[in-house]
Amino acid sequence: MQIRLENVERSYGFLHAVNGISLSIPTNSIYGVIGRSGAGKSTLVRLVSLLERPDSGTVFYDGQRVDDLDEQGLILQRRRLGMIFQNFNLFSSRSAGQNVSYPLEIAGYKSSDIKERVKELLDLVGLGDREKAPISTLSGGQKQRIAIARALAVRPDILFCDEATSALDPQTTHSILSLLKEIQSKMNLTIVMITHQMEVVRDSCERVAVLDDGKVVEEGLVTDIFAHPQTTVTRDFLSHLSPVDASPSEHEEGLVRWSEDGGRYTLRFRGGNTDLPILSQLSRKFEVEFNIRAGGVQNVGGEKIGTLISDISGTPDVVAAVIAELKKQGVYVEEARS
Ligand SMILES: Nc1ncnc2c1ncn2[C@@H]1O[C@H](COP(=O)(O)OP(=O)(O)OP(=O)(O)O)[C@@H](O)[C@H]1O
Repeated sequence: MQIRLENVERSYGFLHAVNGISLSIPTNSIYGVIGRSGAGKSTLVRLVSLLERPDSGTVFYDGQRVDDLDEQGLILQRRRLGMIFQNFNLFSSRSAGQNVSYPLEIAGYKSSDIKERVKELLDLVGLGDREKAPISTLSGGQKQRIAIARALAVRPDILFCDEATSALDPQTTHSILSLLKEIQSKMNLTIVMITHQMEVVRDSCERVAVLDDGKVVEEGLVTDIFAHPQTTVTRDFLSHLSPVDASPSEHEEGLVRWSEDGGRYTLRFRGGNTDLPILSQLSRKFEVEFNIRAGGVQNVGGEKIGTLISDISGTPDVVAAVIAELKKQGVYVEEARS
C-alpha cells in the first residue's frame, strides 16, 4: 500500500509537533523515519495510522483520501494496518498462541481457521514450538516475534514498527530486522520503521525520512543519504553510527582508528569510486599528503560505503582545490567543526 502525506500539521497548544510534512511512502518496501527524541515521530505515526486527525493537510492510502473519513470508514481503513511497539504490548494472561489468535477472534474467524492461521504465523516467525508458552517465559526477541505474528494475523497491507528493536540487544535486533525483511519480501508488505537508531535504517530500509523539529529535513535512498548527508542532524546520526574503536573484530561495522589524534576531514566513498586510487592520484597531482587516522567500510542497502578520516596537509588554497576535486569525483567530504 502506498501512503502519501500532503502538508500535514498537528499542534499541541503552541507546539508544532508535526509542522507541514509531505511524504510519499512507496508500496512494497521498508521505509525508515528517523529523528531524535521529540522530533515528532510518534505524532507522525498517529496521523499516518489514522489514530489522530491532522489539524490540516491530507493523508492518502493508495491515492484515496483517508484523513476525512467518518468513524466507520476509519475503522475499515485501520484494519489494513498492523503495529508493533518497543514494549511488545502482549497480553500476559494469554499464551503465545492465544496472543496471535486474539485479532482473529475479534474479526470473527472460525475456530478451525484460527488454529490453522496461528500455526502458520508461529512457523513464519520461527516459534512453531512455543504456541502454549506463557508470555513471561519468552525472551525479548521471542516476544517481538509473537507481536509480529499477531500484527500480521489479519493480513494488513502495512506494518508500522514503532521503535520495535529499541529494547533489544544488537544481535536480537539483527535477527528481528532479518525476519522483517524476509516477511516484507514474502508478503509484499509495506513496512514503516520508526526509530532513533541509524543502524536500524542502515540494516533494513530502502528509503528514509529524517525528522527534526516536526519537519522532514532530508529524505531519499538510504545509500544516498549515507554517502552524502545534507544536514547536521543526519551527520550527527551517522557519526554516532561509526564509533571509532580499536577492536575491529568486535565492531566490524565501526571505524578502526590507528592514530589517537587528528582527522579533520571525513571522506565517504561509494560504489565504483571505492576501487579507484583517488587519494594517491590527488596526492601526486597537488603535492599534498593525506594522513589517514581511521577507516572502515559499511554495508548499506547492499552497497559498500567506505569512510576515511584523514588530515590533508598543504596550503589552504591547495587543500581547497583537493577538496573540490574529491567532490567532483563523487567523494563526500565533511570538515570537522572546530
Ligand atoms: N498528546 C500530546 N500533548 C501535548 N504535547 C504532545 C503530545 N504528543 C506529543 N507532544 C509533543 O510533541 C512533540 C513531538 O513528540 P513526539 O512524541 O511525536 O516525538 P518523538 O519523535 O516520537 O519523540 P520520542 O522519540 O521521544 O518518542 C514533543 O515536544 C512532545 O512533547
